[in-house]
Amino acid sequence: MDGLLKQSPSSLNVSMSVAVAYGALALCLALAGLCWTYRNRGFWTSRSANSAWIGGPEGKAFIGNLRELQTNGAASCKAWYSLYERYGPAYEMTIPFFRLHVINHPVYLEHIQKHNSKNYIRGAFTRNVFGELHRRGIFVADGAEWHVQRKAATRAFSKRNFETHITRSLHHWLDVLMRLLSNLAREQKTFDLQSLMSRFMFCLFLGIAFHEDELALAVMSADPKSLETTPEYVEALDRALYLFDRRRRYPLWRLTEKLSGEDKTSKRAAALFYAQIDGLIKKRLDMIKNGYKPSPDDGVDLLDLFMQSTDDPHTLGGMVFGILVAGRDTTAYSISWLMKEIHHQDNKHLDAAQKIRAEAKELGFTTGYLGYGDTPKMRFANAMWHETARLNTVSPAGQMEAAEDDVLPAVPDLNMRPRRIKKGDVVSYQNYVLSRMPEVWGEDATVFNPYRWFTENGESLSYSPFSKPRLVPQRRKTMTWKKLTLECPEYHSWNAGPRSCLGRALATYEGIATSTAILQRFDISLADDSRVYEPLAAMNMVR
Ligand code: HEM
Repeated sequence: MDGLLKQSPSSLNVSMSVAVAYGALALCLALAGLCWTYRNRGFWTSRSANSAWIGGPEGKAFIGNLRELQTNGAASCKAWYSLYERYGPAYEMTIPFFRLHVINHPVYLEHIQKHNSKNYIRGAFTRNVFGELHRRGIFVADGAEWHVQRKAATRAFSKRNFETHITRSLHHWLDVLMRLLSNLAREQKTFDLQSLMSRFMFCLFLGIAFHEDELALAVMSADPKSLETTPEYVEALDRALYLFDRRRRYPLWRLTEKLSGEDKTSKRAAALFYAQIDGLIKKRLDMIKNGYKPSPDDGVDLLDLFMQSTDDPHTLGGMVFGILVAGRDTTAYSISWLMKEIHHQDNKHLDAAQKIRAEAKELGFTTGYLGYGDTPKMRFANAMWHETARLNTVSPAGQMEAAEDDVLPAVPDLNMRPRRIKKGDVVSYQNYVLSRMPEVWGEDATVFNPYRWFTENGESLSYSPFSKPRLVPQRRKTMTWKKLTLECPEYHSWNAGPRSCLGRALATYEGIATSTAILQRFDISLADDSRVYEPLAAMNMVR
């Protein structure tokens, strides 16, 4: 018998309502699970593998410790320091999308920057935030891409290049700077040293990277009026640097920038700046087509050297940009900090200006400017420079992403067991905190003291960024291993390991030659020599 099985409409309704009820229940359970999972940590972050014993500020549901990390400017540095005071040098936090391991201790830094440095990379976070601005430049590159650029940039800072093109460019711009300062002095004008140094370093960059002096004269010339305007593309650079850097503190920046329209502002700013850089690169490529060859006598510039690795204009733009960003504000602000330390009333007892002048005179540098090989002979000036870089570090914090799971070594002095790091977690170190830690620099860590760069016998000291006992200064040689680990100074202002600062020698030369040239020719007085200056996070400024 054939038959048709039919479901009555009422039974269909019942089964649909049951399905809806189950669906709703499943949704509620999923939501409850989500709320439970992220009750005290940032959304989409890993569960702590060390929670049973490691400290850190209590996280809020879904946002974790975002509030602690959203402080801006000088407040950021102070917030990090106050977290260190509460939780010590090592703790954990989360913000949406990643877990942050704060690792302010030489033992940890040695591990991630020496013993297992291959595992700690810039990673997706840095590339997402900065990629549009840096293209594939050194600061966002990893692996082979990074290696090629590191090699190319290392060639640029060879001794030969220092002694020829770099020295010539520096001396040329020092000449312009000295004439400008004379004009300002004649008019008895107060000026913003930090912004002047930024202009000076930008001009110097154009010389070192492109042999480009014409364009630079619109940024700074001997005429004080040149300080009253800024080319649009340089303003665009500053705007872009600010907007892109701000993204680091806002995990939902893609959404918020889209809603506010700021994504277009940052794109426009980056495009405006790159139009200028790309133009200079195109000009060189055209010159090459017409037979141009770099000449060691005229000086091989950065672009010549980078072109040995690639002739792709987009890649070249990113490579050059990386060096500009690395070298302009860092050095400009360090020179400004140095001048502030020399002239501030807190440091009057050091009589630093007179000592640097006397040192230069004693070494016979009475006219002209210091050459590259002369800088190390200025021992007191070097001590002032290093102490400035230590305490007023222009890179107050850094971070790397773990490419694979890893275990950080135990630190018995801190009572820390081995710490597990999961793939994708971020390790963060804060130079601002490290340079103020009594465990690292002694009880007077926060005091500006250039004499910590000399032994008791007056020999110059250099500190290792890592905790190797053989690098511990003479005066600490009676300490036991345990104490050495704790008290070995950690000079981390230039980073360490494979990604340490490539421009350290250049910045030191520029800093000491420029400050000595100014001090030899002028008396500087601060507009307010008792004002307290605070370092800012991100690109660090004296304000
Ligand atoms: C006082 C001045 C300077 C200081 C304190 C400084 C400090 C640093 C620090 C801390 C880093 C590591 C950044 C990070 O990993 O997040 C770094 C990287 C770097 N610095 Fe400097 N820097 C200075 C000047 C310069 C100059 C003048 C140049 C070149 C013109 C330069 C070129 C670089 C480059 C290329 C890197 C990236 C290295 C890499 O990732 O392999 N720096 N610098």
